[in-house]
Amino acid sequence: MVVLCVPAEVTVILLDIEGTTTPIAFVKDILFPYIKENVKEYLQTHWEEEECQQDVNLLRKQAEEDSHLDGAVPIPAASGNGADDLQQMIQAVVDNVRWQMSLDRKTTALKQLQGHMWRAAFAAGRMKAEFFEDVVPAVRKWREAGMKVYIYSSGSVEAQKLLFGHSTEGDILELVDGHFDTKIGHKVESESYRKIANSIGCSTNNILFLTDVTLEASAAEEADVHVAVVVRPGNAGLTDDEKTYYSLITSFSELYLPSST
Ligand SMILES: CSCCC(=O)C(=O)COP(=O)(O)O
Ligand SMILES: [Mg+2]
Repeated sequence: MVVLCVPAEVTVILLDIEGTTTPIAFVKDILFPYIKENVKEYLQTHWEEEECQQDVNLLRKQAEEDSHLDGAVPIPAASGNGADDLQQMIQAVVDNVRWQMSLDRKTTALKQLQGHMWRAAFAAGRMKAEFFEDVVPAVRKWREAGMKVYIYSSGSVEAQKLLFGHSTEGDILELVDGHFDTKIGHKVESESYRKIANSIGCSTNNILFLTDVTLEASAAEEADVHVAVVVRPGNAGLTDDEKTYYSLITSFSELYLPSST
């Protein structure tokens, strides 16, 4: 088995979710279709609620920022004029969400609404989050060895907690010391990793970030974070240069902590 030795200065392991802890297929075939199929009904049911209105306002702001993009779907300002206007507004939000999802966009606005929509599905037991089988044993071992384990995903913190709280392995939320999402910054920006280190109270070189996306690995590395690229079934392929440049692992069990036995 290939072994990747974790540098002695690393005290924090920062994990991506999709393509790293969790199969991309679970996200693409279960989580995302649930949103596409249920977004209209969800908006109609929850429209009057404050949380839903906050989600719509955030989506509207994002739509304004996106107005220069090809195919962007605007969301009109609320006029408060009648049922037809309301249905038009809901349809605009639905079209905007579907347009963003067709591009797999990682905007905070989209991710916030998705997290709120998944809440009911997880709570009702309609969905259980999938984790690769090596994830839970490895995380337990790292924690026993004194490592802190944090999550950094484009999925909202609320969505992350739903996944860890309702997994096929049971409630594994207690295995995580903390969560970060795009509110701290985007995963392809190195400043995000500096802010994460600052928030945890460590130096960037105390962190090892595991991700499937080389653009994220590159941004983290620029901030002096240690990185390893995770190769999982169903992940996007890597170029030969990427395969040569990055440390690669196919399972968390390939990480060797000098402090553990
Ligand atoms: C954790 S929520 C579900 C996945 C999701 O919406 C997402 O965008 C995952 O992105 P990641 O940064 O974990 O690759
Ligand atoms: Mg990922």
